Amino acid sequence: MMYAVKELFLTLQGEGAQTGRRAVFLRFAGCNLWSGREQDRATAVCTFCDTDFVGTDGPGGGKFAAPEALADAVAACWGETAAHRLVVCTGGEPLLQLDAPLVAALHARGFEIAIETNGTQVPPPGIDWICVSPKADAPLVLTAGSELKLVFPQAKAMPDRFAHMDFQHFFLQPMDGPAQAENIQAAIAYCLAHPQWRLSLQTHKLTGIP
Ligand SMILES: C[S@@+](CC[C@H](N)C(=O)[O-])C[C@H]1O[C@@H](n2cnc3c(N)ncnc32)[C@H](O)[C@@H]1O
Ligand SMILES: Nc1nc2[nH]cc(C(=O)O)c2c(=O)[nH]1
Ligand code: SF4
Ligand SMILES: [Mg+2]
Repeated sequence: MMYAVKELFLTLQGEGAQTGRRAVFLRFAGCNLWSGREQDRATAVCTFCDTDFVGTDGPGGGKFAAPEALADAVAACWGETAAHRLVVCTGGEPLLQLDAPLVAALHARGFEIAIETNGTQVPPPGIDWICVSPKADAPLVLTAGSELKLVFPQAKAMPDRFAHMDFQHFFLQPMDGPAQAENIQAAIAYCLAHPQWRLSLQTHKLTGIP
């Protein structure tokens, strides 16, 4: 397996239940719900993406020919500390590339492995933290995990469709974009009326870290 990585960086997890935790972000290139080209955005399944995941030209990005080489790059990005190692695999859609050999290579270097996924692909076994973020009417195959983090509001994916699923945490994350201020207010109102759901703000954007 050749891995195409957009970027690799050290930061704090900005979203969800692990907010504030030191993590290496491994951003894979490519997604199954949008090409990443602006001219295709309006006709994509997922139309509100806030991320550039095209190509392998970001900081720490590149093509990695073997799982050991990519896991070594993740470990180098983390640094020497042995404890509390966390890698967040994201993208793009990480489950188009994350496979069992890479899971094993990351575990061998002491990492807890988290993913941010749109929930349309079956994961390899052994991932430690699964965050599913459903998109519009894209068919969901991952209906259990650690947290469900729904970008809100989405006309074709309102919270009641997911509330019965098998997740430890349920978050609404206001959609960033031109209507962000209204979306934050709408998410607050929803959480006040539906206590199963908590608010997830994108704290890295508030603080200006990556
Ligand atoms: C860029 S996605 C990559 C991972 C995966 N493809 C997914 O969609 O979950 C990372 C996270 O950012 C969220 N996200 C993307 N665009 C957003 C936006 N405009 N506002 C708020 N959250 C957004 C996604 O829902 C997901 O939870
Ligand atoms: N700090 C920080 N936290 C994040 N949590 C999820 C992110 C993502 O793009 O998947 C992200 C990101 O891009 N930066
Ligand atoms: S599924 Fe994730 S990576 Fe793909 S376009 Fe949507 S938010 Fe972006
Ligand atoms: Mg992001």
